[in-house]
Parts: sequence; structure tokens; C-alpha cells
Amino acid sequence: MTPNADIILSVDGLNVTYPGNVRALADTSVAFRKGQFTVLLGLSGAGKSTLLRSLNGLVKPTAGHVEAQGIGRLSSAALIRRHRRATAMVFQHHQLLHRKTALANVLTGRLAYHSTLRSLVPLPREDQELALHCLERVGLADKALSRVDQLSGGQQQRVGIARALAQKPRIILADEPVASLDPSTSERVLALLQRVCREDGITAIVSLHQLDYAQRFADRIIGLADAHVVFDAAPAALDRSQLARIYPDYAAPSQHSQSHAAPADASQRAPGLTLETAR
Ligand SMILES: Nc1ncnc2c1ncn2[C@@H]1O[C@H](COP(=O)(O)OP(=O)(O)OP(=O)(O)O)[C@@H](O)[C@H]1O
Repeated sequence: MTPNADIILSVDGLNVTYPGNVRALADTSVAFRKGQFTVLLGLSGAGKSTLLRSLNGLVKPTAGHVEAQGIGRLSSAALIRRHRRATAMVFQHHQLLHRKTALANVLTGRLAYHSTLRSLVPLPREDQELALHCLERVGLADKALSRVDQLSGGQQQRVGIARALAQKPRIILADEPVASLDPSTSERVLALLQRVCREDGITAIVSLHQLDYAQRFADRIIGLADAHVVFDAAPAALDRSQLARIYPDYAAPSQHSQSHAAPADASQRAPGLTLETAR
């Protein structure tokens, strides 16, 4: 067994520059370990979504590469397809079929396992049972036949998590999964995501804007600023000076000053960023 046997996904020398010469990621090299719950933090525009999308082959690197365990470099459409089958996405706005039932939505997590033709007819009984089981795991078995547009935002995101689980993924990529939820619902959804990932040994990579949730739920925090990784360690290592690297407008207090300067522009302040939580 090599020392890196538990590295399930990695990026090496990754650069992403969008049309218009917008640099979204620069020389990024990161490896993700099996079962780890990683949170990506950073101001809006720092490059979090670009990194997440690169990890699923949705963004093509300008330079560098993404490598998945057992698949190798994601260098062809066929290899990207194989990787995506084992990599589920959870989205900020759930991306559900609103006029369909919760069960029908969860079943779409099984589609990658069937041909396009097969997916036009009802999926096999095992898939239906698995989908129901996934709804049970997120506490929504009783809503299986409810249309998702009749569910609350938190319930919809739990359907999104059940759909991800139905895919039987080894990796879940979640892009701001609680951005549209109130604080207590956000906590419940993140706790659920963390629990199911732990139970199934799923590697989770989750972008968040709430520092306090990152500190509570993450095994590891990766901080991005201006297209670069500026912090990569366990939450306990995220002190005030490190925080100022991730949120450049956040000024760490000087030794002689008791006044704590916050980002000048409130719209650029990370939601949930409080001096109490910034150790
Ligand atoms: N499709 C695109 N075309 C051009 N530029 C883009 C595109 N997508 C993102 N960008 C730019 O790339 C940079 C990084 O964007 P990205 O969405 O990765 O940041 P983010 O950290 O996820 O931000 P947010 O927290 O607002 O979601 C930003 O400058 C953004 O404007």
C-alpha cells in the first residue's frame, strides 16, 4: 500500500482562466483524503465554485490536471463520465424537478447507472427501494410522494442530499448548500450531510460563506483568496492572522489596539464572520 492510498481526488498545478482573461484559479495543488469533510472558504469570487466545478470536470482547466483514484487523470469525456457517476453534487438552489415528487427526484440520482433508453421507463424495483431508503435516511420517508414545490427549503435540500446518496457516491461536492436557508435549518442540513458522509465514508468538499459552520463541521478548511489557496489546515489552526489571509479586508487587531477592524465593505464580509468565532 502506498502512503497516498487514501487520496481519492487531487488537483495538480490547476489553473483556470475564463474568457476575458479572468483568472479564477492559479497554480492550485490539493489532495483530498477518503472520508474527509473539507470546507472551502473565501470571499465571493475567490474561486471556490471554480475549484468545485473543476473537481467534477464541469470546468476545463487552462493548465494542470485533476486526478481521481482508480480512474487517473480526467483527460477524456469517458473518464470524466466515469468519475461523475461516483461523484454527486449538492447545489445551493437544490436543482430539483419542482413539479415531481420527492421520490421521483431522488430516483434521478440513479440515472447515471442506466442507459438513456432505460431511463424513459420506470426504474427497477431495487432503485425505487434504494431511493425510499435514502429518503428515510434524511427523515423524509413520509414526504416521498409530496411534490417538492410543496416542501420547505430545508426539506428540499434534504431531498437534494437523498438524491446525492441514491447515486451511491464516493465523493459529494456541495456548492453553498445552505446559502438559501435560515440559521437553524442550515445547521440541521450541515449536520445531516456530515453524518451521512461519515456513515458511508463519503469524501465531502463543501463551499460555505459561514465561518462558524466551517469551524464546527469541517475536518479541514481550505481558504481561497484571489484564485490562490491561502490556508489549508484543520479548523483549530484558523486564527486571526490566517483569517486575514482568507478575508483580506479583515484586519487582525494589532497588539496595541483593542479595536477590531472588520472588512470595510459589509457585502464583502463573510456571513457568520464574528470576532468571537475568529480565535
Ligand atoms: N463562466 C465564467 N466566465 C467568466 N468568469 C467567470 C465565470 N465563472 C466565474 N467567473 C469568475 O471567476 C472568478 C471566480 O469565481 P467563482 O465563482 O469560482 O468564485 P466563488 O469563490 O465561488 O464566488 P461565490 O462565493 O460568489 O460563489 C470570479 O472573478 C468570477 O467572476
